[in-house]
Amino acid sequence: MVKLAPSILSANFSNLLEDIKKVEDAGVDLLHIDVMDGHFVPNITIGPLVLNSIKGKTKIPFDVHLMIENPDKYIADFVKGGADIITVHIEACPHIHRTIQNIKSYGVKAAVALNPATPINSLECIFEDLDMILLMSVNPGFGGQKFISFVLEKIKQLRKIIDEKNLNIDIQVDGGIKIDNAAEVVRAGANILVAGSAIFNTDDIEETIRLFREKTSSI
Ligand SMILES: O=C(CO)[C@@H](O)[C@H](O)COP(=O)(O)O
Repeated sequence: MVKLAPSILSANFSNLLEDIKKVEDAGVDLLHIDVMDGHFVPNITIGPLVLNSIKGKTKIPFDVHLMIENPDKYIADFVKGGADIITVHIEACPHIHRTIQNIKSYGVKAAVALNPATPINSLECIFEDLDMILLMSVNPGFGGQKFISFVLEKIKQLRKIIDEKNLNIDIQVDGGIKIDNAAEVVRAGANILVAGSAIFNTDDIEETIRLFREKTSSI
């Protein structure tokens, strides 16, 4: 079963809980929370304060994507804010093995994200430690960008490795995912789709989520 993770980056921040309620009522699996620091990526977005303000007000698990430098410094704060999954970028972590162990020490799921141009083999030594791998299909920093098509090959490559090694690792894909390309991304091997603008910038969020399910359920 493919999981859907709406990215609140494209939600209405003047009424965030209302948008969260809409995706919760539509039955999504994860709430994708994009944390950006203005250093690792050019944009500045959400911090632990925002997580604290929505914690306990939704039952959707928090999938926290840290696009920040020095993530180790803030992991405890995001755990306190209710994170269920914490993803760090391999490009931002000189000691990625230590960072993963740090995340796991709090009893939350650990994931690593790769930018589009970062090869899969950079994960070779840490596969066994991961609950999820996030393949970025845009260069991180902003919602509403176009899907980078060469990432499809990376998804296939990663799916093959995971299946051959018989590992229990989710493949999440994030950036430019729309109703029209969702099936192709799932066929390539992804089992968690992140979508921001495709979900929140529509008039009927429930119908959009139903269409995502329809396109991906029979694959
Ligand atoms: O992490 C990011 C961007 O850096 C994503 O989560 C975007 O927020 C996805 O937005 P869309 O491409 O779906 O609009």
